[in-house]
Amino acid sequence: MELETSVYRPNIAVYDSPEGVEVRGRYDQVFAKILTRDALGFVAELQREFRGHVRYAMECRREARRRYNSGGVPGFDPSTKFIRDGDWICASVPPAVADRRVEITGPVERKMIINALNSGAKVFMADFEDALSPSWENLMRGQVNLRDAVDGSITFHDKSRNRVYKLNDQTAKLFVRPRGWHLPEAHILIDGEPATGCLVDFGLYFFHNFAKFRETQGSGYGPFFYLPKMEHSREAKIWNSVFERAEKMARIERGSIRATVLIETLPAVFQMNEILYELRDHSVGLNCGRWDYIFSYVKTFQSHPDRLLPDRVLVGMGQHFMRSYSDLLIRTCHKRGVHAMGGMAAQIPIRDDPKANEIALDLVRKDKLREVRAGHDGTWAAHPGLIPICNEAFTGHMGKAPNQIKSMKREDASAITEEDLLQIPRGVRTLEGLRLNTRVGIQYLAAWLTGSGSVPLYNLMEDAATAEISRVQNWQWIRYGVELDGDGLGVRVSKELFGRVVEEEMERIEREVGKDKFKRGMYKEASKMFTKQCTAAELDDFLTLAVYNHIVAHYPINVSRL
Ligand SMILES: CC(=O)SCCNC(=O)CCNC(=O)[C@H](O)C(C)(C)COP(=O)(O)OP(=O)(O)OC[C@H]1O[C@@H](n2cnc3c(N)ncnc32)[C@H](O)[C@@H]1OP(=O)(O)O
Ligand SMILES: O=CC(=O)O
Ligand SMILES: [Mg+2]
Repeated sequence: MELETSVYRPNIAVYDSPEGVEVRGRYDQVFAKILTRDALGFVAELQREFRGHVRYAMECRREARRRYNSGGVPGFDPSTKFIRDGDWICASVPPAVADRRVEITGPVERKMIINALNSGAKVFMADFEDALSPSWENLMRGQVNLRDAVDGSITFHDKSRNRVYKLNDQTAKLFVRPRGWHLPEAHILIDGEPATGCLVDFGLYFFHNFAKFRETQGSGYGPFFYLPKMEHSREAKIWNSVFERAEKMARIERGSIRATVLIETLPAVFQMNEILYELRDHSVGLNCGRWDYIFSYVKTFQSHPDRLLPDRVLVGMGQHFMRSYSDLLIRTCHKRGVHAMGGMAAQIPIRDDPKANEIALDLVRKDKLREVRAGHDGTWAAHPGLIPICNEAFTGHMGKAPNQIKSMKREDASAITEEDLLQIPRGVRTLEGLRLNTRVGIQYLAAWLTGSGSVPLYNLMEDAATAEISRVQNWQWIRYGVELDGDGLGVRVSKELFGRVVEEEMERIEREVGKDKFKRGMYKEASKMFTKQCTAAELDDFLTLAVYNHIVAHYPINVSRL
């Protein structure tokens, strides 16, 4: 089935919403098949049951931040030692997803979904999060696309190339990543307040797809999810309760829904056992969300000038704190009987430069070999062109075994300490580092404001997580007047220096993208927003939350600013 959305005509129709639910997003008869009265009713039930818990969890995050900003550091919680020391294991891995050696990720865009499902990867993680700009159009089309993907009818006609896309007989298993707990959905009001974004993503997807998914993809299990950006096991506990509520509504067995949690915040690395414990009936492992993890390191230590990061390009998995995190994650998952998934190498294929392409692919190969040798059960690929390399590394090492859960216990990693996990990364800071952060941050934001949540920039994949690193690192360097010690000139970062860098990088961006695209795009707006965030007195928690109001479009009242 081709996706057709109708042209907007104000006041012709409204969504059939239950009591207390108001849909402010554009009406579309295709979207209306997703936003049915019953589906909205389910989302409203979730919102009403869990909003208090979510509010409390977000307040706890703020409280923790106040602690870190007053000199505290995250660590293992003595009150949950019994969980870390206990002998429990998670429910067994569903056979349908025992082998996850290569997982491709991408936004919930129609052609990408078909390409990803056909890519030869074992799993496709369809992303409402880092890789998606959460405009109403993107979110609702994403829901329509996923419904068509699950029922097998999805097609796409690329008219410019006269190419029709449809699903192969064999496809990857689908995991869906809803947004993080912190993001609202301003187009759906429940009892007068914006809904919680992830409950909308989860609720609508689950409501429309659970039955078909279990029949065709999950062999009786599912649907499957990835859960992002959690900071504490109390947030995992909410997800567990949401899953139980959904299973009850669907009248399916408890433990049917399965999720992999991304460990991508610094506080969460000290909570890995606790997170698995809360989700033990619904878990299929943890994943190293390395980009958000780096972002979180800077954010957590925003008021610790003794813990500054070097240039972004120097913060790789070879740094002691990153390696310790990956090793402890493998140890924790395998002790509890679930997958320890690796992360994303940022390199993507470079079509017009074979030599540069070979270097990029070699970096990916090394990263994947490191992961499989360490004991990871699978990894992420950002692009179909990387799947053969990921496969080669994992199959070369694991052979036919579906995973390494039993064979790579990594008991040695039990010795990893708080100091290992917090060790300050080594490396220098340079003006080029500041420039690159600025150039990438502005271009990413310009793309996000115009609807693209993941983009290729300078031959790397950039998404919300990588852009966050650029933003918070600039903020911290400006805030502490950091010396750019890699340049040998003794230059210190200041607002004035940053202002000049922004001007020069904007000129460079204009040269690179061309005058026309520069004029049509939102580069100037993005530059203003990025500059404001990098120079703010207080660090905003999330880039995408701070600028969210710019992509909110309320109908029929036109474009709204929250
Ligand atoms: C930190 C994290 O959270 S990582 C997870 C979130 N991030 C992501 O998921 C990023 C996913 N990757 C992407 O979005 C893309 O690969 C980008 C934006 C980086 C590059 O995209 P493009 O510039 O379109 O790549 P390119 O032109 O080389 O694409 C070639 C083909 O591969 C397809 N393709 C590229 N990436 C993907 C993908 N991730 N999934 C499916 N298909 C893909 C394109 O659709 C295109 O298909 P076509 O030949 O049928 O037209
Ligand atoms: O979501 C993944 C990450 O690296 O961030
Ligand atoms: Mg992430």
